[in-house]
Amino acid sequence: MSTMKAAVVHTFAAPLTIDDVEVPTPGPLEALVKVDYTGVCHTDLHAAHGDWPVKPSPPFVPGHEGVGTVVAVGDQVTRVAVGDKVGNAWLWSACGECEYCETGWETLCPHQKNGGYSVDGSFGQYMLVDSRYAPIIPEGVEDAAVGPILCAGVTVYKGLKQTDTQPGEWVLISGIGGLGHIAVQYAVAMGRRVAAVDVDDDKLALARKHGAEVTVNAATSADAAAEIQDKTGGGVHGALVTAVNAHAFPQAVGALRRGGTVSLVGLPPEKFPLDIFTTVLFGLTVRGSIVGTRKDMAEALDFFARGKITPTYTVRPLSDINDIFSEMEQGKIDGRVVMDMHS
Ligand SMILES: NC(=O)c1ccc[n+]([C@@H]2O[C@H](COP(=O)([O-])OP(=O)(O)OC[C@H]3O[C@@H](n4cnc5c(N)ncnc54)[C@H](O)[C@@H]3O)[C@@H](O)[C@H]2O)c1
Ligand SMILES: CCCCCCO
Ligand SMILES: [Zn+2]
Ligand SMILES: [Zn+2]
Repeated sequence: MSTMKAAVVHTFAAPLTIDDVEVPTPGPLEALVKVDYTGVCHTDLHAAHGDWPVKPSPPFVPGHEGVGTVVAVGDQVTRVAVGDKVGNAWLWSACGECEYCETGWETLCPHQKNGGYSVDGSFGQYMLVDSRYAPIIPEGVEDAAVGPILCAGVTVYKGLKQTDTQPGEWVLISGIGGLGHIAVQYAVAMGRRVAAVDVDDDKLALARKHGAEVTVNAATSADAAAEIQDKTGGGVHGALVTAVNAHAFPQAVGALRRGGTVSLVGLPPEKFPLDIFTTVLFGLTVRGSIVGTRKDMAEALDFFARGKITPTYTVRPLSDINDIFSEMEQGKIDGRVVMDMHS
């Protein structure tokens, strides 16, 4: 039996331990991947804390922004081969047969498996992927930089498409963290004008660096929604909320222009009030958006491979995971942390 190092959640909200665990064996349609790098998503922190109603089952290995090389495949695998560079993703697999899978909405499949949540993820030196769903990494890209595209990138790319906005229109990006700083770049690359809101001036500086024309600090503004309305000549046509605080959600709705759409992506485990009268009177749309399909992933990776998206990231060792989670919880991480799995 060969073993590998992995960061394992044994108990919710307790430190992860770096364990020696067995290298898994791929099933008929699976591939075994030697992991080089993995992004750390705030979802991994939610998972490790057991924040959401549907919880993972400890012990488990988080991580769904992993990138590595296929080292073994099951006997029915056709889509990937030994030596290929692939990733894992939140959408680890789906059934392929339900009404959602059959209509281009595999992200809504009730039978889906989720990387680093219902199946072990990329916080280990090896991981299994379903060969039919694993993102195929484009040739020639930086291995450490592409991980954040596998969740943050595809999620905000899809979330922006779900705002129903057009080139030249205003979109608000709420929360300029791992997802949000990449969302600013996709929005600019998609021809939108960007307003950004966060509670941290360093994050807002990052938004401006990546092309935001308007930035508002929700912690110091007297009324962030009104300020955004004023600075965008009547409100934003669309909003993408990636913030991890429930106060950001009604604030984004309040920043919308009449007829606007807010795409909800951030997942603080709370509820938020929705004003019925103004939602109806102004014809607003409030829409949830979850990661992206394999097609969305290919499109998001193409933007990255063509140099339109430059994640801001810091490379750190797997052994730093508990410090990384603590810093993430305090909002102290600029961009994305990517863990080097060779150490
Ligand atoms: N829907 C999906 O498919 C999907 C995919 C990936 C991540 N997520 C969720 O998105 C959220 C963000 O993930 P991340 O990795 O970018 O997290 P992150 O910790 O990197 O960034 C969160 C950002 O929110 C900001 N913030 C906190 N309070 C705020 C407020 N009141 N107003 C505006 N900004 C505020 C923080 O300053 C930080 O910049 C998490 O809840 C994660 O689970 C959802
Ligand atoms: C419901 C949880 C969605 C998490 C997406 C990957 O970060
Ligand atoms: Zn994620
Ligand atoms: Zn399905």
